[in-house]
Amino acid sequence: MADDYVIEIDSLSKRFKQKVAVDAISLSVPKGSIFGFLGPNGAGKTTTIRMLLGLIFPDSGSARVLSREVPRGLREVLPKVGAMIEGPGFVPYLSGLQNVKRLLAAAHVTGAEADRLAMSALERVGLAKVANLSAKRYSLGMKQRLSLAWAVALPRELYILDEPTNGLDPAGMREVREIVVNLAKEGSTIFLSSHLLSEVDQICTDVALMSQGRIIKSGPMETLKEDQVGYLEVVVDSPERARDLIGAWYPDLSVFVGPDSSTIRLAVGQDDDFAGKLNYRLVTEGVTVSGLRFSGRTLEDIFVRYVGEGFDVS
Ligand SMILES: Nc1ncnc2c1ncn2[C@@H]1O[C@H](COP(=O)(O)OP(=O)(O)OP(=O)(O)O)[C@@H](O)[C@H]1O
Repeated sequence: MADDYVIEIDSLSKRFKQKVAVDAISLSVPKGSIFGFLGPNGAGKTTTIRMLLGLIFPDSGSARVLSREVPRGLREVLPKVGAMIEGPGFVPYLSGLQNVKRLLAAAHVTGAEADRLAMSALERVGLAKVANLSAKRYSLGMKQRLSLAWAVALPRELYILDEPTNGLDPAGMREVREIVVNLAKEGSTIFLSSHLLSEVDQICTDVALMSQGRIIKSGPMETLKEDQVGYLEVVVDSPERARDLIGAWYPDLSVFVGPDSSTIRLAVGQDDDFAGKLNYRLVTEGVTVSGLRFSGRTLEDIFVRYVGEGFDVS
């Protein structure tokens, strides 16, 4: 049903001269999800987001945001959407606090209420201590946080965040993840673009993987991961011998040495019982096992499976 989705994109395309940036993509973003819109730099994510927010017009196809056709219905849609997108247009000589209040004034929130909301947004993104410093003195990471404060200053049904972790250090990235999870807990939907798959792997409920203007795969994270064949990585002191032993014990199993010279990989899904038994058998044969872990079910693994290459610039 349409109301179950906050964004519905149908065959949306955009071309810049010879370059097809977005190539007839379709996707649906379920209400209440943390939706990861993922792909390497240049995949077409920002172009898609710009179309959703009415900043550029599609060449063909259609998009609905909060059940309204865009760009036609944007006037009703935009007040319900918190957006963070490149080039937010801060006034550099105003403080962080004044910048957020400026945005709130545009949404007709002024006075004490604006002070309260702006400070709470700055606190949320970790900028409370520099609230009165002019934005031109902010570092790249602080500017990124300020854009996020801007996006989350008012409670919204939907947040569209374009690469919110860009320019942040690992601690900053973790904080952004927490902010996103909390917004979702409060009942909003978050549509989040990123080229850092491992960064969002942990928090997204749904994903679309984009490459060279196309959606390669989309759906609930659980389904995508269930479809993915996993493997068991075993770190040993004598990989060649371990490989031969395992080959003799389990002739039907694919066994590889790698990715480094002391690791062997077995094409098996998560099976703790199997891992325990294998560990015991190897140790009994005098092979030292210093690590055992299941892998192959990360978003990067899924991307590589469908695109057949690493996660490089498109
Ligand atoms: N205004 C424009 N004029 C010409 N080409 C453009 C324009 N905007 C985007 N492109 C091109 O369209 C393609 C998709 O770009 P887009 O910015 O949407 O990718 P992205 O997935 O958001 O990547 P990034 O994370 O690097 O922003 C790229 O090849 C880009 O160079």
